[in-house]
Amino acid sequence: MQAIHRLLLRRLSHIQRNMMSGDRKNKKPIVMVTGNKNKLEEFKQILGADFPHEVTSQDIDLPEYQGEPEQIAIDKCKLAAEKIQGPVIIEDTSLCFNALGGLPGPYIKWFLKELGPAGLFRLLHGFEDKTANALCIFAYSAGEPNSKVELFVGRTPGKVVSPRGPQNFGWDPCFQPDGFDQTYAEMSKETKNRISHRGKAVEALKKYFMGTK
Ligand SMILES: O=c1[nH]c(=O)c2ncn([C@@H]3O[C@H](COP(=O)(O)OP(=O)(O)OP(=O)(O)O)[C@@H](O)[C@H]3O)c2[nH]1
Ligand SMILES: [Mg+2]
Repeated sequence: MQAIHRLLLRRLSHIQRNMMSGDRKNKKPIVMVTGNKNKLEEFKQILGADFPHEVTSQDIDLPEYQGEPEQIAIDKCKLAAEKIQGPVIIEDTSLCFNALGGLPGPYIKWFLKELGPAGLFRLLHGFEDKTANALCIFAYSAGEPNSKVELFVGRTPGKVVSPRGPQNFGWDPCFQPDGFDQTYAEMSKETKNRISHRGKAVEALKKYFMGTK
């Protein structure tokens, strides 16, 4: 009896595996459109190997839109889908300082470029409140002109500190997430990905594609 059971289970998982690889072959790959190699690397690490779609990437410099983060992600995703003519994922990241009413928010790229992590910390000189939120929004479109854009949001609260740790990714050295005494830059990639704004947003995206939303 147990032997039949085991045989049936083996057959079932074989059929499942074939269906999965069939799925992967029949579907167009989803293209992650980003000009930021650090983002792409983290995205791939968090996505893992069991994602049920083939995901490729293209380095296209999409415009930096203005407005609310959700609307920016929608506009960016629609433009990416138009350029790729197929399924796409994009991501937009904000760093929101509570003392500044949420700014720089989606404009953090330009603030970082001009001020660097040390300058971002100095921006809050004179404010007692150093708290901030790292916000990541992934947007997916199936790539048809009228496809609905799906959003996946991740937010990690923390505070802005004087930079500590390697300077190889953006504002990582000056953001210390709540509950940790290390900055994003000081912690291991595994720890950052587990608790980060991006980690949470990718987990939401994975749930959607794995059908357990
Ligand atoms: O220390 C960091 N840790 C992170 O986890 C992180 N994620 C994004 N960023 C930076 O924040 C700005 C977002 O702007 P952004 O979303 O428009 O990205 P981008 O223009 O670099 O790429 P993309 O828009 O082509 O995808 C850019 O300066 C990014 O380098 C991060 N910095
Ligand atoms: Mg950008």
